[in-house]
Amino acid sequence: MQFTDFDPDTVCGAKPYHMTNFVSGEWKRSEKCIDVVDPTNGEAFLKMPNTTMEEAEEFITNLNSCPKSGLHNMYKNPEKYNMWGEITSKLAVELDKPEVFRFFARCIQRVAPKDYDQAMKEVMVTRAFIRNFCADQVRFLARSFNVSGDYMGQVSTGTRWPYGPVMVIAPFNFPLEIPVLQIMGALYMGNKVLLKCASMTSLIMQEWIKLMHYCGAPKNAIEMIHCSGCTMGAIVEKAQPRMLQFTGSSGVAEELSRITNGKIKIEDAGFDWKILGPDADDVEYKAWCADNDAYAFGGQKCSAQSILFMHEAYDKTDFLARFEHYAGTRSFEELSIPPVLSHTSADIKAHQDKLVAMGGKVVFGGKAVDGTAVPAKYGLYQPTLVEVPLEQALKPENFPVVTTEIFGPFCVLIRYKEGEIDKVIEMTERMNAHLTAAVVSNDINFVQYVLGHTVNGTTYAGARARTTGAPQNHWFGPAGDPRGAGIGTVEAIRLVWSCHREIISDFNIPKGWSVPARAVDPAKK
Ligand SMILES: NC(=O)c1ccc[n+]([C@@H]2O[C@H](COP(=O)([O-])OP(=O)(O)OC[C@H]3O[C@@H](n4cnc5c(N)ncnc54)[C@H](O)[C@@H]3O)[C@@H](O)[C@H]2O)c1
Repeated sequence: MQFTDFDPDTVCGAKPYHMTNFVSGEWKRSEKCIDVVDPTNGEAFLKMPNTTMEEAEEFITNLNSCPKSGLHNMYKNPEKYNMWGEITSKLAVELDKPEVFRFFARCIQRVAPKDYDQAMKEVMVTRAFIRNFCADQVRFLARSFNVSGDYMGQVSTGTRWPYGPVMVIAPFNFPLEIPVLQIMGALYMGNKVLLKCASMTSLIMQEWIKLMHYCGAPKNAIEMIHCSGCTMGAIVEKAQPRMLQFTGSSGVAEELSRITNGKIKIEDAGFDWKILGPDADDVEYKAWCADNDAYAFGGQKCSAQSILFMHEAYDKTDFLARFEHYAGTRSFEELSIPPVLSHTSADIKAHQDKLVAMGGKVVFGGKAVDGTAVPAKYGLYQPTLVEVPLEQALKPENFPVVTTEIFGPFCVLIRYKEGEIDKVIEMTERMNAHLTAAVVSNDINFVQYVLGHTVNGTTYAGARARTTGAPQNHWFGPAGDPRGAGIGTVEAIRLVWSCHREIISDFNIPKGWSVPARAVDPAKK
């Protein structure tokens, strides 16, 4: 690969790769580094800079050298909109090359193990997004609108304005797609970006930034730091970016919200629900879809189906048997049961035991997968479905446990009877995370009732509804929180990466102008 010396096919414990920060226009090592292990066998195959606060000063100074008016806007360096359009066109050409496409899919597989199908789809979505912003599309993205004024010479213009110095903090699970879609949006809108990705997977964006440079990206627009989460927290506190876009868990989101005084846009935890409605047909498709939503990439998607509400009509079908069948086709060998990077198998089992203790039962799965070299700090668990009775789940002492996000191949099943949909809706109302949801039914009255009483940001409706998939062509993000971010679309970029600035042009003082008379209260005349 011309733009890099990294080879995802040969890197291993015997031949580790040294990662570098990108700062002040150069790739630099830090004084200390930490080992990143291959999640499939525990070999220390990457050396990641463990950047200290002292070393981080350079990043903070560089970030804050960017004014609030950004690197470009419609009055300053407007040619940069074209420049980013050109760079994006070149990136699209590169991603069309099979070897570059595969390079990124393989890089993803090495640090966030998923089967090739899942890894390839991540690159596909990234490529489709890139294709959407070639040529003039970047300047169209930042388009303004005009409203005529009260008299000749006056026009108001609603512009999209950059924030200037901004940060992106990204999670491990979509190590290419999430940060690429966010940083490119930030750069298109004229911001200067400091990027930090999850330590386990930040290699991927290092490689992407090399590709950006190869395609002509200026070296002052984005810097990348590899460091621990807690060092990054201290950097955020010290640098006080004008805007921070965070994607990750809700606890960290709340902490960052506090230290940025709310200058944050959040994509946080997903506890995503799916409701199977009263029309229990097309069971084969729905069972296949349920397996995919719950267990693809081992359930490590923020959009994964965490809880499945099943109408009693499905009891007369073989839906659960077919769901179990599809889950049973998964294996560690093809990485369709991949290592779980944020829970151990013991953590998952402990959570399962709590559900069983409240009257739940394991429908399928429920055991760790043994006999592999996956390090003990990661989990490896069978695709698991645990049924909990609705009445138990609604109890205040049980509800928080039932609705805890397990970022692994773990799904809760709740059966409900005809006439009990309001109890299901009560559960969705009491949840804190409102990311994705699915109302699986072609009963229009049922679907509209559920849609009308719920809030999730990305909601799929209809017999073919899913919870995962999140392509670039529709909005993806939570609802019901003013800090909620979006990703992927024109609207998402405009909302997250620019603010509204109204410029009222008023150029024409008429000849012979005189001071207007002041109005007086007619009652006092
Ligand atoms: N809503 C979405 O679009 C979306 C997408 C993907 C993942 N997620 C969520 O992300 C979580 C899994 O990802 P994760 O394990 O990488 O999340 P995480 O919160 O542990 O880490 C996310 C990022 O924050 C950094 N970080 C951790 N502590 C920090 C601190 N104190 N200050 C600054 N940065 C800090 C991490 O290094 C990482 O880069 C799940 O909860 C999942 O639902 C949400």
